[in-house]
Order: sequence, then structure tokens, then C-alpha cells
Amino acid sequence: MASRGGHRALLEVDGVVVRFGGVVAVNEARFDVEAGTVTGLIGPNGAGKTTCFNVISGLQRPTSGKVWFDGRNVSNTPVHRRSKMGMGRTFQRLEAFGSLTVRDNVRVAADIHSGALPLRRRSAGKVDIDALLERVGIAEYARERADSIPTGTARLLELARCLASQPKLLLLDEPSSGLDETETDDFGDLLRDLAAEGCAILMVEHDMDLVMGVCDTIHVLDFGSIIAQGDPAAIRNDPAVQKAYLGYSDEADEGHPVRENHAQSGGYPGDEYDTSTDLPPVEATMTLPAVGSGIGRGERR
Ligand SMILES: Nc1ncnc2c1ncn2[C@@H]1O[C@H](COP(=O)(O)OP(=O)(O)OP(=O)(O)O)[C@@H](O)[C@H]1O
Repeated sequence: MASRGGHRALLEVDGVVVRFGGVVAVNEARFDVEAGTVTGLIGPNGAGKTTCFNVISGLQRPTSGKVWFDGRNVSNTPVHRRSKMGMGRTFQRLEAFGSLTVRDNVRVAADIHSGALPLRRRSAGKVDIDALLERVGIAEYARERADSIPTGTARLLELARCLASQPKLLLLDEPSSGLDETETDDFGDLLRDLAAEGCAILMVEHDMDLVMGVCDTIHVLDFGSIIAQGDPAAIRNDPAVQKAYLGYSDEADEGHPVRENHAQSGGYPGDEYDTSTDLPPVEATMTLPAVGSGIGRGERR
């Protein structure tokens, strides 16, 4: 966390609370995201991940607490200014302009960003659109209309549009949904490459193979509170995390299931289990991929 006068992480979520009436969606969340790393923000459905993302990107004002970005308190900074400072975000909902080609969508995103830069920085901010499409793996769709491409490709287009603004911090909300196994593997490699180039990546993601395979650090939210923080090995073995995802409390261990809302969320680790049943099978705890197994080793759904 922030040290006064010393090192500050690129992003710091500093005791953020968000209340919606009686619901505490985020409860004193506190975590950092360092430049050059991939960080996962995970948790059962309704845990507060999207609300946290909204606070970081400026769509949601926190009830209390602060967000620091690049050494500045941005808690009251509007979305467009945060974007100009180097925050890029993708959304669960796809946002591309359907009637434009894939290439033009990325061009527009690059132009908007470049237009927002001071004149002296515009040429430095110029993006090679074709190289970017190539890098993200959608060059073959460059001339297709965005509303005619497969969902996985549209997801990658979102990423390309975001990268066109050359962000220092990339906020990715469910980036792998709609990607097939090969696309997800390539996507994981791309995230590692971006981090190696110095980008900070924070992602909300339900695909545990991907999360465990690419993240340096993972923060786990449950009912708005951070219940565990650490590397994939620590998170995988953390009893509180297992409990949160299984939907059992201590009482439940004695045969009284509680927190059905989470148990039915289906996101983790039992992506394979039938979410129409009340609780996932206990074996679901065993479906977490081994840390270091890489991604896409056949366990993915
Ligand atoms: N605008 C809102 N008004 C009232 N309650 C809200 C609002 N937004 C979110 N909530 C509540 O806050 C809690 C956290 O929701 P949030 O969407 O942040 O969770 P999440 O972890 O992103 O869930 P999911 O994985 O399903 O997207 C939930 O109980 C949700 O119902």
C-alpha cells in the first residue's frame, strides 16, 4: 500500500467503500496494482468487482476512501481525465460501433485519444493500427463491419480499441468471455507481453485457468470485502477463498447451506457444474488448475 513519501504503486485503491442504500457493495477495499504486472480481481457474483472497477475508472463515486493513480488522488477526477492520464478500460458489454469496420473502430479510438493529447505529444502518441490489429490477432477481420464479426473477435476488438489509447493501466472486465480456448491462450500471452512492456493490468475474470496462469497477484472480494490477497498458489490454497466460492459457512459445514446467491453464481471454481442446482458439488474445489500449469491445458470449459 501507499507509503508516505516513498514508493507508490501505479494504482492504489485506498479503503474504498461504496454503499447503495442498505447494500455495502464495496467495504474498505484496499489493494495496489503495480506497473509491469497482471493483477486479478476475482470473487463470486455480486461480490463487488464491477463496482470496484467503476470506482477506479470514475464511473462510480465512492462513499468513502480514495483512488490514487500515478501518484495523484483521482477520487474526484472525471472519467475522461482519468482516461487521458492513462487508464484504459474494457466493459463486459461490447462497445464497438457496429457499422464501422474493425480497422475504423480502432482508428476512431486512436484518434479520440490522440485528439485529447496536447499538440506536442500527438506524433509520439501515433498508433500503428495495422500492427495493433496484428498483435491482438484480428488483422484478418480489419475490413469487416464490427457487427458482423464473431463474439470472441469483438472482444479482442474491444481490447485493441483500448490499447489504441496506449494506457498505463488496463482495466479488463471479463475479457475472455466469448473467446475460444486458442484465443484465450493467445490472449494470456498478450497480457504477459503487455505487462513485460510495463503496462499494469487489472482484470476481473471468471476463467480460473486464465487467472491462475497469467496473474502475478490476485485479490479476492467477497461481499464487498477483500478476503484474500496473494499469488496464484496462495489464493488457490486459501480456505477462505474456497469457502466463498463453495457458498458454505461454518454452519454449512454442519449441513446448513447459506449464501445461496454466491453458490449459484457458477463462476468459480465449478464453471463446469450445473448452476441450476443449489450448491456445487464438493469436487468443484478440485477443479482449480494447478498453479504453474499454464493456461489452456485441457481443463478449460
Ligand atoms: N447501482 C446499484 N444499485 C444498487 N445496488 C447495486 C448497484 N450496483 C451494484 N449493486 C449491488 O452491489 C453488489 C455488488 O455488485 P457488483 O456488480 O459490483 O458485483 P460483481 O462482483 O461485479 O458481480 P458479477 O460477477 O455478477 O458482475 C451486489 O449486491 C449488487 O446487487
